[in-house]
Amino acid sequence: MTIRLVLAGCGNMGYAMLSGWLKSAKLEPQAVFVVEPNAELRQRAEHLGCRTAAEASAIPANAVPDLVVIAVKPQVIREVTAQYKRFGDGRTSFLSIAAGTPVATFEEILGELAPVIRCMPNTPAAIGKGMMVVFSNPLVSDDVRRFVAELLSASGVVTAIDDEGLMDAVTAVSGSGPAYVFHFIEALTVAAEKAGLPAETAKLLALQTVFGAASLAAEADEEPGVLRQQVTSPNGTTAAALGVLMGGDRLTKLVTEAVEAARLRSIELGK
Ligand SMILES: NC(=O)C1=CN([C@@H]2O[C@H](COP(=O)(O)OP(=O)(O)OC[C@H]3O[C@@H](n4cnc5c(N)ncnc54)[C@H](OP(=O)(O)O)[C@@H]3O)[C@@H](O)[C@H]2O)C=CC1
Ligand SMILES: O=C(O)[C@@H]1CCC=N1
Repeated sequence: MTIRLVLAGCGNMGYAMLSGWLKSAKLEPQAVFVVEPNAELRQRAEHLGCRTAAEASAIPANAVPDLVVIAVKPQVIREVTAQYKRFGDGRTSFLSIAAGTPVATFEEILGELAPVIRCMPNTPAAIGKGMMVVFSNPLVSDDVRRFVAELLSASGVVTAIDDEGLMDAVTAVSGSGPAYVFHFIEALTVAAEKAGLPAETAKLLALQTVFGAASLAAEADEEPGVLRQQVTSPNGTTAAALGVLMGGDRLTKLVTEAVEAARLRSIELGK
């Protein structure tokens, strides 16, 4: 079968996206060629039905994929992208999910004909609940834009931006964001245990509370601030807790500081 998509790097994020695409049947597994040096990670892709290899040189010489997805660490992006230069004649489009790395880096390595899309996904993509933000260079055709949007929509919500400069902020908010939420679940679990709940109950309550609140915020017509007020009885228990979290804008300031640290790191990774 023709190779439609090459995935370079099948680690945490590459695998999360690949599994979403195959689950949604947007792609046939046999049409995907995965390049991944780690044998265990290669095996995961093989179990999904994909063809795999440890090196890009193993991709059949006559292959002209529609899309090469670059899903390796920003630190090796130049070296890895250079291995796909032979697909830079304009027939194949490139999709990078690397934090920080600008489209110009790919244009410089692949040449002036390469259509390049930069995408910032997040790990909930593995269960179709991801947030994917895309930016494309002018060489990406409408057909490829549609194909990529359709593919990515299998992983969750897709939105496009036309100012690449915002990608570092996007990375800091939705790319890294799941980790902030996972950490909040961890913190609420610790607090629940400190308050006397057994470990299993503490974990259940923390997880279901975050899940329920996020689902309600997504489905309700009210803004999150209104939903918060609906929980907060005058002089009640929630008001006591929010006094700690919101006093002096404590949590907002902390989260803003964290997002700024991630944004600055994204800029650094792109250099
Ligand atoms: N994790 C996340 O939540 C998100 C990650 N990203 C971006 O996704 C990219 C990948 O991140 P992540 O999945 O977390 O990283 P991982 O390290 O989990 O995955 C990258 C994989 O690429 C492999 N690799 C190294 N060299 C090559 C090569 N020459 N060809 C093919 N594969 C290679 C690595 O193998 P080995 O380890 O043996 O080197 C590794 O298995 C990064 O650029 C990151 O910025 C974007 C959004 C969210
Ligand atoms: O931590 C990182 O650098 C990557 C990018 C966004 C999420 N994970």
